[in-house]
Amino acid sequence: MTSRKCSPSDFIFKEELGHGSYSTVYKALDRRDVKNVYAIKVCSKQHIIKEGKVKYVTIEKNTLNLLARANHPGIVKLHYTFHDAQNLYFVLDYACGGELLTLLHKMGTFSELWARHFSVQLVDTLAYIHSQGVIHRDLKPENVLLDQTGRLMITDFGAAFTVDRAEQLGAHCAASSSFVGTAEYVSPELLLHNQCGFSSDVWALGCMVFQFVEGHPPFRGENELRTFEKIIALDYSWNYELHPNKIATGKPATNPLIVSLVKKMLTINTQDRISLRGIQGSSWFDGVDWDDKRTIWRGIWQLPATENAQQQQQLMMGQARTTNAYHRMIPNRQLHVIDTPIKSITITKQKKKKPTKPNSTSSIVEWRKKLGIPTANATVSANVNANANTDALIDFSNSMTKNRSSRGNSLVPAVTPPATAVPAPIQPQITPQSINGAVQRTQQKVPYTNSQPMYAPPRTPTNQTTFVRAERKNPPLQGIQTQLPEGSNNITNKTATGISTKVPGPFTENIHPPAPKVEKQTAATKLSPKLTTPLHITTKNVLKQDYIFMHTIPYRQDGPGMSMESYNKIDNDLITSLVSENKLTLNSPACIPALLTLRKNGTLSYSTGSQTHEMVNIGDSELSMYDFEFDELSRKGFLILEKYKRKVWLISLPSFAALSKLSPEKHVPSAKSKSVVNTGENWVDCFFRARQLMEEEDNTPTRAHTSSAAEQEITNKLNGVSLRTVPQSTPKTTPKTAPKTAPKTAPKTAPKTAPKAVPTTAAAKIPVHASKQSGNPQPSSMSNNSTLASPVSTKAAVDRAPLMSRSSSGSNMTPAHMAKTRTAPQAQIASPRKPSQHHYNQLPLASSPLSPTTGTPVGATQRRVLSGSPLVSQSPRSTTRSPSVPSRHLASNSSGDVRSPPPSAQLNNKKRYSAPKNMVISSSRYEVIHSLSSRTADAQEATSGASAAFKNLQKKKPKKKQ
Ligand SMILES: Nc1ncnc2c1ncn2[C@@H]1O[C@H](COP(=O)(O)OP(=O)(O)OP(=O)(O)O)[C@@H](O)[C@H]1O
Repeated sequence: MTSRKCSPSDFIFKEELGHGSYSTVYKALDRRDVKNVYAIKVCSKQHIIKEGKVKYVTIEKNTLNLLARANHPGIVKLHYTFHDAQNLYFVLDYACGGELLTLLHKMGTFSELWARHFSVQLVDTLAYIHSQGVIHRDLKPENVLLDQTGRLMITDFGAAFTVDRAEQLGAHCAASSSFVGTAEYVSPELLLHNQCGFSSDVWALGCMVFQFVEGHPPFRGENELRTFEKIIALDYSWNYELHPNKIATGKPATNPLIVSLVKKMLTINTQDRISLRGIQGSSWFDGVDWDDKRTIWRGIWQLPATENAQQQQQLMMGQARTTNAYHRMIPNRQLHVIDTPIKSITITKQKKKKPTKPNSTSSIVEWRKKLGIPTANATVSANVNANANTDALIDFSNSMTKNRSSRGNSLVPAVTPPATAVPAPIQPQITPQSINGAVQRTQQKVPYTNSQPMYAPPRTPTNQTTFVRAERKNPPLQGIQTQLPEGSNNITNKTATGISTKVPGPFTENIHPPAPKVEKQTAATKLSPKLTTPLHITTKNVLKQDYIFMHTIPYRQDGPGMSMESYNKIDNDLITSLVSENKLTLNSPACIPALLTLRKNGTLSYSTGSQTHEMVNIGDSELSMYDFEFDELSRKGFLILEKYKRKVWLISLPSFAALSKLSPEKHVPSAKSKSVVNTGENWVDCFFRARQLMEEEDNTPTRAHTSSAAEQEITNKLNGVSLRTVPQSTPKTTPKTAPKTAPKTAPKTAPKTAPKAVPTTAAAKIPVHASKQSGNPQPSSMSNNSTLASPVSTKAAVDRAPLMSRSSSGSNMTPAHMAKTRTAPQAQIASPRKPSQHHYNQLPLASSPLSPTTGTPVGATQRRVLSGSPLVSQSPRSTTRSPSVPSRHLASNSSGDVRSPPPSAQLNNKKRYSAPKNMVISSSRYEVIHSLSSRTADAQEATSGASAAFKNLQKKKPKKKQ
């Protein structure tokens, strides 16, 4: 390893590849040799300190450094790290093939050949990672990237844990009290015993193998609690498992060898779970020479054509189906629950599947009791925080490290597949204008090349419907300032939060956002002159006002769409169905923008012409919000508001082109515009701010002082920032120091974006009573005869939707405090095979130099550069806490209805809107971790939300049944 000083000016930054919770990733070329293409992860120092991400950045850097040594092809390699005044930089292998999840969603399922090939690569990589004492802890298809040949690379080591040699013998480390990982892949030992070890990665691997074959992870509930429940109960099933009826339907059976292997991986008891070595020896991998790295590490696009033919056929079939079924293009995991009342979390007991399992129980109450989830004062394990000391900042001062080595001696020539081999992922832009276009994009041909057989014959093509997942949402980070170096013709992209993202001059040719396409026939062309701001809408006390498309779906008792029988809560399937069933209406050119207005007292209304429709009060206890790929920057997706069993509002955004026609300035309405108010802040933030304003009725000077003190603390930290190295494997770190950085710096009550300009007292005086202020005018509309009635659409096309399945959901709710740390049981040691560095060094370069002009390879994620837009999207990943109606008032009764809060609850605004302390809803594990770790020891127990509901249930439960 050599060292040299690097700086951002050594690279030509190209387009943005995406955002993480604390970083922005750019494609970049090495100035000295532009054939060397990298992905540079840029982390704003200010942001990572402020948001308490230091430990994750530290872990990631240390782990990547450790793992980079052997040049294992299955790991995204860290080439350099350096920093400047604003940012930390990780120079990584560029994975131009995008995320494995994207490819999987495009395919629907992988053929057995591909599933096996990817599994082999994963096992080989995991064996190496474990041999280095590293547990990944967040394995999932999103964290697996693909290079240009279709070879996988594991990334995202921010949650990794490094076990020192002594601990390796024990094979298990105790996890912290924080939730680590992603709900669907989290291991039962973490849920039950708050422990995770090498075998936890095996569990996640089992989930992934299942997902490769079935198209979805094995455990998925309507929310994360249900997911956990299923995990504990081992409640999963194969769609295509060998079954007489399945055969009768012509569906192919899943290879029993896969079923058997996955079963061994998905074993509750870690002692019984198969080890990596056991996996390598399993029958499914018969014929695999684990020492033949060259064969193992062929990319899928390098596999023989004869064997790829089946996958090709599957892909094409999937595309044909996709063309005919728009709803299949909607991803099955993108509904992000922003805020949902407890009533939406169905608490039901599940039938025990395998009651004999010692740790499994189908009762969520029972297992939550075992977990001791309401415990607020969970301690942080020293072990887990061994390399996660928040007090220790990363040493980037001497870290112009160069991990680069000669991975480029390719024995297998890298085959860059034709750029047209697989169409770029479709990005369903659920705006009326986009639907046709998105469908058209699926009609592309899929040529394959190559020869020679490999592995066992693939199974016959399935008839399984293919999902095509939209591009992963990569919203601009809220509060992040990744300001690349000055001195070059930086383009400043103003964001809504006032944050600017500066990119250096060389970006210029690429960084310009694509000019907003002017639709030939946009909704705006249908604008009526009445659509100028209605005069009766004054901007006084208006928190935000902007043009939107509004679609409403009233609830009807007699169905068939959102009927009593079919609908309990919004979930991904329901939304997907509603969108797909009503696509004609959503696509109707008759849709015209309405002006949505949010007042500081929380009332929400929209106006069309002179008509104003009162919707709901944002503090309404029966209001839930969902983010379905809603992105204000790219104008995609829906923000969904749901008044429980009353009405659903789907809010989408007119294109910039359409908006420009609305305002005389011919620009996107700005805050200065007379016609709209505060377009600079996104809707979700404003909703929370409105709620916050109501919450902070009794905001005292003491609290204000606390807040400013916290801000001062951040400033002080930044001023005196000291970057020093965290020893890689320091086994014992003072546990309690870890979470302290974040919580102290983040005022609990203040929303991130809450502008100081809004006096909290102004709105605080406004009483919030759901019954009085919700302004829900729809009881009558509930009996309307249409499933979808769009008040802003002249064409209320109504599709009588069949009842939707709600078997899966992408909702992301995480119960907070997991179990207290217990003694780690002995567990299986992952096969500590000595890494075969020789082999890996001989392998073709994973991210071998690419021509900057090379087209997007097969499977590459298509990303769009949208910087420069005057708006920034909300941060749907931002942690949101569950709302706040005391659960006792919202527990479902036996009929499934929700009782209204009693008057006392309605009057108690503070109690009602205070976020429960042990409930976090988030789509980002970092947010979850941060939120959990930021809780202070004196955090109160939840008085509302799901956690409190469970607690109540526990209390009520007779002892003998517990
Ligand atoms: N080496 C890489 N090559 C290509 N794209 C990358 C690379 N690393 C990250 N990306 C893309 O950039 C985006 C952000 O990645 P990053 O690792 O910062 O965050 P994340 O892991 O997705 O999110 P989080 O940090 O919140 O878990 C992702 O969509 C990822 O696909």
